[in-house]
Amino acid sequence: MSRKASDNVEYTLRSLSNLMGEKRRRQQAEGAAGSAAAAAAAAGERSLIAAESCSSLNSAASGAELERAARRQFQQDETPGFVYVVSVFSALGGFLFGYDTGVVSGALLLLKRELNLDALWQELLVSSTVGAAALSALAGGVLNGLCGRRPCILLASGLFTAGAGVLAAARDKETLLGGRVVVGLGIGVASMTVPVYIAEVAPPHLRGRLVTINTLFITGGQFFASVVDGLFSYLAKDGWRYMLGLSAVPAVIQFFGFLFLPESPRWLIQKGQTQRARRILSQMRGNQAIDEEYDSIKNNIEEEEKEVGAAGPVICRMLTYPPTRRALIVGCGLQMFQQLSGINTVMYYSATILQMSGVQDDRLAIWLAALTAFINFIFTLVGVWLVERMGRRKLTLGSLTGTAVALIILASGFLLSAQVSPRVTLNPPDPSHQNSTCTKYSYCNGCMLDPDCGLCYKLNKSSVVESSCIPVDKDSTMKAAWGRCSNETVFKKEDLFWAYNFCPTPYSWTALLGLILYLIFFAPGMGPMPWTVNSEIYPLWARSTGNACSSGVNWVFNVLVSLTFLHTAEYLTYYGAFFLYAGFAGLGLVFIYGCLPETKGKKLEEIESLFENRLCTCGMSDSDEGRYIEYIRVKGSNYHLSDNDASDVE
Ligand SMILES: O[C@H]1[C@H](O)[C@@H](O)[C@H](O)[C@@H](O)[C@H]1O
Repeated sequence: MSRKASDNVEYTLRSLSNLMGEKRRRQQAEGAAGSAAAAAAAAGERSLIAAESCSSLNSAASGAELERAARRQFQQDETPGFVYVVSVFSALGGFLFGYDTGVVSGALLLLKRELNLDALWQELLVSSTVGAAALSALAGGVLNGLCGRRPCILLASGLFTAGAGVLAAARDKETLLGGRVVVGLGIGVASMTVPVYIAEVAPPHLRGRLVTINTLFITGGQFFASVVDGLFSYLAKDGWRYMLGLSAVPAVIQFFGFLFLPESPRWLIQKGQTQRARRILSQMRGNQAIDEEYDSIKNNIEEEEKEVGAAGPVICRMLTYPPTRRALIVGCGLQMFQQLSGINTVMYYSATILQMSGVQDDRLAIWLAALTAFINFIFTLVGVWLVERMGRRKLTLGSLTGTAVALIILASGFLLSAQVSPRVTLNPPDPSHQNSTCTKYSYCNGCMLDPDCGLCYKLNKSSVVESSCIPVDKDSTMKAAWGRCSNETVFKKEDLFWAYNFCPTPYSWTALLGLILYLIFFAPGMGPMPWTVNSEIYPLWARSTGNACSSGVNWVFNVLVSLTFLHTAEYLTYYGAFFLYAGFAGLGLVFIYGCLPETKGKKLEEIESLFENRLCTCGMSDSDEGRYIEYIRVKGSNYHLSDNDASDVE
């Protein structure tokens, strides 16, 4: 069992005096019942505490007001701009994670023509990055523990810069593959280090918000990538070099910025570099006294070492010590359910979903995909705003519920469009005599599910006429390989339409509605919370390893879901695949409801105690939500403001 948090969190708060001052003013103004307490308050610090203990005699409303006032004062005092600067520089790692995973789809459109890439190579260029990220996230745990957070962030920005250089200068597909692997290695290290670093330097009341900014930067990077893709798609020759090379700019900025930024004070204390740690901590806390926080971290490390020991690999110690084992299950579970809810498939297929709803122009589809990324970004900002208001638990539960409903609507859109799938009425002979499978489908639904075919049709008012199932062009899914729909400019003039991956039906808007709702619900909660929660639920000795494992799980499920989507859609159809994701989201809800405790406002050193109960009851841990707790040192012992018993105060 770990020590009760109150034993080591000792705060002599200046804001306490402010709180008492405000209380006194109130009491004078009211000139009423609290006069005994007011007199005591005038008598010095000891009586201040006694007066505070009387606060429970006053109305709950006035108590809450006082707490809020003290909290405001405390927070103003506590947050110097330096913490924001450090967080933003670290979050550039998130930006690069988003940019490099997002930009590749646009780059591939140009690359496959210029370098003649077949489907396997395209697949390799996408998955090699994600696969490398999974491996380096796991390795990043060891590096973080041994070398510290700062060298890992420097390493990640170095890898991002090198990868961008290699990609921009590549002459063949093998070099491109090498560059994508290097970038992936950077993404993995950054994805596990940055949230940990921010959580360790942030003050408790801002931790959730600052770590969530990292995910805001991820989605910002994805949005920026989609705009860059849109802009450079007009540059048929070498446009991809700019797309892939541009990420060097934020990477270099981060690298040089971090040469001047400090190591995490918590890591330094753990390594015994206490003088440096104190200096950095006071830099981070501005005009606040840091003694209590410093002592608290140090005591906690010593205590943990006594309890868990320091021998053997960290992962074994984590698995054999129940609180960290539970935290690990919760952290990995959150990351797994984030990916199983299908975010990356939904984003990737957003262009198709938009085309389903009637967007025929391919350039417009690219820009509308940028709009999708923008919605994801803006609603992550909502998450930054909500995380310290609602708390992590409520935000995640609300977000996942909405995500599940949106997935059901999205799936129903595909289901309806499959059920009223138009008939194939024309079967023109194949001029290339290649005997394609496309001729065997008599309904659009079968044709749509075959990745090699698409539907070429005309519209008579709103009904589909003269429809044929034709092989898709190997270079562009926007046109057919031959026949009426093979030349985009011509077929658009003739009022012909080409549907790849979808069937034109009057219900297509349902899928669009599902897509928008999905992003609105997913982005503020399920997008950022798995990263935020993981950065805070492990004790210091287990933090790098815990984050390495959970980030690894995120990347492994990212690859699994993306790689299996097309096969899942082939076996279960599109609506089946989205219903499946809705099912996973439902399971995720049960898991999170039972297991995820509230960590809002707690000091990192207190959070371990939330995992002391059985796993499925951790979600019900006493979260002290809505209560403001501070500890003050009174003649060497601790005093809890919310306790009414003042008898141990001398
Ligand atoms: O939290 C992020 C974010 O939601 C991104 O949009 C998504 O692409 C990532 O996979 C996820 O980890």
